[in-house]
Amino acid sequence: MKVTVVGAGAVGASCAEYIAIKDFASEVVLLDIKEGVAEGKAMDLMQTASLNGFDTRITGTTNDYSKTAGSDIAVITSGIPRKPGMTRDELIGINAGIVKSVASSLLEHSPDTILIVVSNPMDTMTYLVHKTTDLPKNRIIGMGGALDSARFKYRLAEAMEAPISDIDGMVIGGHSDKGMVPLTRHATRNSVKVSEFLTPERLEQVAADTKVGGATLTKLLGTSAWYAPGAAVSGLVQAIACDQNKMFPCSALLEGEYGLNDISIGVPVILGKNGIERIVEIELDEAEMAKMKESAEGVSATNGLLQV
Ligand SMILES: NC(=O)c1ccc[n+]([C@@H]2O[C@H](COP(=O)([O-])OP(=O)(O)OC[C@H]3O[C@@H](n4cnc5c(N)ncnc54)[C@H](O)[C@@H]3O)[C@@H](O)[C@H]2O)c1
Ligand SMILES: O=C(O)C[C@H](O)C(=O)O
Repeated sequence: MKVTVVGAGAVGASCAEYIAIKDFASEVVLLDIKEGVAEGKAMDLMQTASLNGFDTRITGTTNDYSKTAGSDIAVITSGIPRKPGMTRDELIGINAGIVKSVASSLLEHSPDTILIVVSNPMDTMTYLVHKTTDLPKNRIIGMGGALDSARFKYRLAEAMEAPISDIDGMVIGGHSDKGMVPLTRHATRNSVKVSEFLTPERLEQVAADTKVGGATLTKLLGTSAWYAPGAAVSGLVQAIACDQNKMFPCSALLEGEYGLNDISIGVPVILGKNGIERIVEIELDEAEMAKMKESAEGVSATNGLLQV
């Protein structure tokens, strides 16, 4: 199993590290345009192999796509991150050009690969890859909901003073401060609805904190987060590489599901060896459906800024 990660920055390197530590891939190739950076990070990570007990071979390359040939899965993290006070949408001008050319170079050398898009604004970057490649829709996956759901579970556990392993919950919708739809009504602590433990006001606060999870970290760090994003990507890569049939909310191209068309947005999907094995349509109540519709309108407006 060969995995390429384009962009050896904060998220790319973290993602490569988690993939290696989980030890399910034979090879991870890191690629970056900055001379020597991918090679350096790959070497540094390889020097953790005997310490962390993995056999995955990590190599780095400066923009040489021939080294990525035959990748089963390729992750796109190349592009600029936001700074405090910015929205993810503001990154579109620079990142659209990068994502489009990276996807095309990857496919030239790995025509059968499954692409995972991470660069922001992620739903729109995922849509861009759908529009500019001829890959079937199951092979283009946007990562956002897995991260947002991890943050939702963190906030729920914090509010309940419970261990995170007790919590289950999911965030769908667009990966943006306003567009996320935390499914509070469906969240549970060991199968018991979280509303049994928390007041409606506290649950609203949890949802609000979840939605600005990325912005909160960006303010603290001066740039956006990387540990949880890297871990979330590694979860998707593992589900595909190991044909796990695991369910994650991912940005997927919709054709009528949830009443939406011609948009890539976060919905629950089953991930296996073919990428998106299927989209899961869960029953949403009127309020949840209205939030999803509003979220989709936001993503569509950003998609409208693309020149494709
Ligand atoms: N979808 C998500 O949940 C999520 C989570 C975190 C970050 N992000 C996004 O991921 C992207 C990367 O974030 P980061 O913190 O790793 O940024 P970073 O600046 O640390 O790393 C980005 C890397 O991309 C490289 N790069 C730029 N253009 C390239 C090209 N054409 N080819 C190859 N490499 C190129 C840069 O040299 C840099 O090393 C940002 O757009 C950020 O907003 C998304
Ligand atoms: O917040 C960001 O800009 C990066 C990423 O989308 C995140 O949610 O951490």
